[in-house]
Amino acid sequence: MLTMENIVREGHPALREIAEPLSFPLSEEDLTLANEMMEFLENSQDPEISEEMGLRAGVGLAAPQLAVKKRMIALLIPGEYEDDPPELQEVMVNPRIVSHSVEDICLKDGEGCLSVDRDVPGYVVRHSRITLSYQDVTGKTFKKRFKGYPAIVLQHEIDHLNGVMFYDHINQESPMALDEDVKILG
Ligand SMILES: O=CN(O)CCNC(=O)c1cccc(Cl)c1Cl
Ligand code: NI
Repeated sequence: MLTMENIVREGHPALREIAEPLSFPLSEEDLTLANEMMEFLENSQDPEISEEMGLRAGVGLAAPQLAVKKRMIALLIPGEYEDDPPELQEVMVNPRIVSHSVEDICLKDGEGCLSVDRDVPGYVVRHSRITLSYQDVTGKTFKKRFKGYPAIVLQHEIDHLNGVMFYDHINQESPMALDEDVKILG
């Protein structure tokens, strides 16, 4: 079971390297990794378990955050209301953005990262819509379109596979500066 101790923090080389694609069939080790990453997200979003284990909540996780330089990400984006099913619950292998909107988007309150133990204020500008090609843990290939919050989270996770941190996208001179046609998601 993964805890915060398994998550490497900024300064660890794994966060600034390019992760390697996985080949199929996945090894037992890689299948276990996929399950543990999803379990961590579920635990991190459970009020009792997260309290007990001292977990910071996350809606996504990338293998390099566990010092595993493989192109695997897990997403657990809750539904709008408490009892709704998740908006997105998926482990994606070798995800690749095949196309994206011209339009950009950002979250009103910026982004956070389990590998960053500090608040870094500022707008993180991302594509508002993406078409993603990826494989599931069985190797089946999918091509799906995402927009809004799921698209933002997916780009945050795919950045981790390419050694990019969310604050790399923030305008250092003026973190709250924003081009007029960037959509702000509240
Ligand atoms: O890489 C994944 N993490 O670091 C998990 C913690 N961060 C979040 O859940 C988070 C919070 C706000 C905006 C975005 Cl886009 C994300 Cl991803
Ligand atoms: Ni992160």
